[in-house]
Amino acid sequence: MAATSISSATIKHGNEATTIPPHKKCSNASSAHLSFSNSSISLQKLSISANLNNSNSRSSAICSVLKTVEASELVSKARDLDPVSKSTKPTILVSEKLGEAGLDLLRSFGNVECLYNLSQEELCAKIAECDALIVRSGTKVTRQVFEAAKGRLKVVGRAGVGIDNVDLQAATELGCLVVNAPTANTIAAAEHGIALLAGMARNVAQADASMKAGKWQRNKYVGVSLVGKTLAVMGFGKVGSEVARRAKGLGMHVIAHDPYAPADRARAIGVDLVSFDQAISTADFVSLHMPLTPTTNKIFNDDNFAKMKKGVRLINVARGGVIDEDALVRALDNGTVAQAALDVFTEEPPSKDSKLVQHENVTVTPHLGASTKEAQEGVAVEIAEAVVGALRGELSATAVNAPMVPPEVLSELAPYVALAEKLGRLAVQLVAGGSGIQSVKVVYSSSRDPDNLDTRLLRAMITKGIIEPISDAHINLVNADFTAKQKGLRISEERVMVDSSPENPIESIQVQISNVGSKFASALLDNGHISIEGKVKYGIPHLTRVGSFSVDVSLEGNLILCRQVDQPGMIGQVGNILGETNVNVSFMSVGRTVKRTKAIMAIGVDEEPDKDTLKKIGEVSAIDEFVFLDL
Ligand SMILES: NC(=O)C1=CN([C@@H]2O[C@H](COP(=O)(O)OP(=O)(O)OC[C@H]3O[C@@H](n4cnc5c(N)ncnc54)[C@H](O)[C@@H]3O)[C@@H](O)[C@H]2O)C=CC1
Ligand SMILES: O=C(O)C(=O)COP(=O)(O)O
Repeated sequence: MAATSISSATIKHGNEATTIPPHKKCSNASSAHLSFSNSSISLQKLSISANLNNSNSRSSAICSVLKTVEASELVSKARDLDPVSKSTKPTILVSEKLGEAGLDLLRSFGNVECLYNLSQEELCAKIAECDALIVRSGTKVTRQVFEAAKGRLKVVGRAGVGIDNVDLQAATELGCLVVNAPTANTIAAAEHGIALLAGMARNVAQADASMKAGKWQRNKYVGVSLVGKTLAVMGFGKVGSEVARRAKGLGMHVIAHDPYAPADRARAIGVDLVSFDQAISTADFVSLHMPLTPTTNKIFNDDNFAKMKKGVRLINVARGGVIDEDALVRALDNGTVAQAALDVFTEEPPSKDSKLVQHENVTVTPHLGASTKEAQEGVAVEIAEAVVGALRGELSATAVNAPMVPPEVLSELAPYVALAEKLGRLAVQLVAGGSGIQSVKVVYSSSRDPDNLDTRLLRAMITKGIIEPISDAHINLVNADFTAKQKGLRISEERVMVDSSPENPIESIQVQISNVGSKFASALLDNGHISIEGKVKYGIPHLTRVGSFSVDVSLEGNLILCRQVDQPGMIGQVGNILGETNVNVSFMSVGRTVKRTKAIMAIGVDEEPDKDTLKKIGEVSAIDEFVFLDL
């Protein structure tokens, strides 16, 4: 039999726990049982958690608390982004020009390959060798690209704001994080908008071209003034509000339309928020700053041009797709729109014979909004930091398709993330074969106000724990909800207020699987649901309840659950069987409902027992049922 020793044991009376000092060590599992059953405290009144074979369990537990609160470790677990180990550098493909400062940062972390102007086929061929891809607006990251990555691509970084060139749905489904750099080019885009506004009003581009053609046409290029004119800013976000601020400085009257913008932000700049129709029908100048979405696609169309003031002037530094370009040509031809200044186009670059680009009342620039030296350096650093963070397993503050969890919440939830995943894994293994899981209920007991408890991370980890053992899906924080939905799994959450230390965000987590059979009938509650519950103790996840039986076992290694007659000698018998094949017992806990009736024994084992060993456990006459669980 393998020699095992108890280094510490926790004896629980109700809610109180006493640690047995090391001098009460036992030499093996059976003597562990004897030493407890012979002690003055009756074993039958106790739930025992004995940490076998670990001489420093308490201090290692505390170290582990400190270790687990490191946010990066948490998130790499939570998102399972497989952070690349220090010895293997990740490959980062940069498919469009990026500022040097960002490239330097990327090079200090991974192997950076700059390959520009790749065709879709070339990108698809290359992507399976890459851990990260960094793009600007010129690379279409389609579903085909995500599929071609074959699971290796962990993050797509968009060095800029607009992510309409990235198939977010495909990224989410395939568990690839998308991050952007939302702030560094705001001023550049706003300044370009103002440049186009002023340049268009005074025909700067046309006059320049005419002079270069040897002409001197002072009468032809008489412009219009800006002061006192009404500017409608369509999309009052970062760029829109900076444009508004600048236009106010030019003496313009500024109104804005944005269904989601807070009125107080507009008021603070002296801008009135108005309806779409009011904005376009009263403005002399209309400047577009909304994202391209299914709602905004071609929103400036024949109908809406018809509502505009005759002779309106249009500026677009947002996205070409928000304008129906054929309709704009018609509006320019019939004089509804006097002039347009466009930085962005539905197709980039537009065809050489584009009627819009060639129109004499249109001023164009080749998507230069973000192209200042300052913005490009800023964007490059912003995206490099986000991508490196993601590859390290950290959650990005600029994640586009995953919940953004603030760092302080991350570090607080760190120990509960591992608990959540293990409870999910454990619960699903208790389901009888052939039972389809449809409904899972998670109950968080906490003293916190529900609004003060962000459980998205935990829900994702429970989902991961439930789905991964029974499918080939690879779940992370990005795709957890999507995959659950796709598999018809409904996960509901409930909060129960308890009186506990407000320092602990969560007292316990209970996972219930409804309407399924169980391989281990004792895990079923009276209502027929499989139910297990866990807590974090000393930073380590513990299983504390199976069905209606209390247990107390650390969720490390593997677990054997047995239901047996509540009588002396059971721990020793099972311990001996395991010891015969050198299976090391790490923890044991016995729990029961009524004295001398039935009890549950939870045994943590470092190794997986072979079939014969499991069979022998099953043959112990006092054992009614047992199950081996892989954690
Ligand atoms: N030309 C260029 O080089 C650049 C273009 N952009 C584009 O400018 C646009 C704005 O960028 P940011 O201000 O940084 O983004 P943002 O997200 O800060 O602002 C966008 C605003 O549009 C609003 N919006 C959404 N749907 C709307 C609708 N149907 N009608 C009116 N408003 C709506 C949102 O509520 C938000 O306030 C984006 O399309 C971005 O891609 C940004 C930077 C450079
Ligand atoms: O940030 C944006 O949305 C932009 O449109 C800038 O595009 P770019 O990075 O210059 O291709």
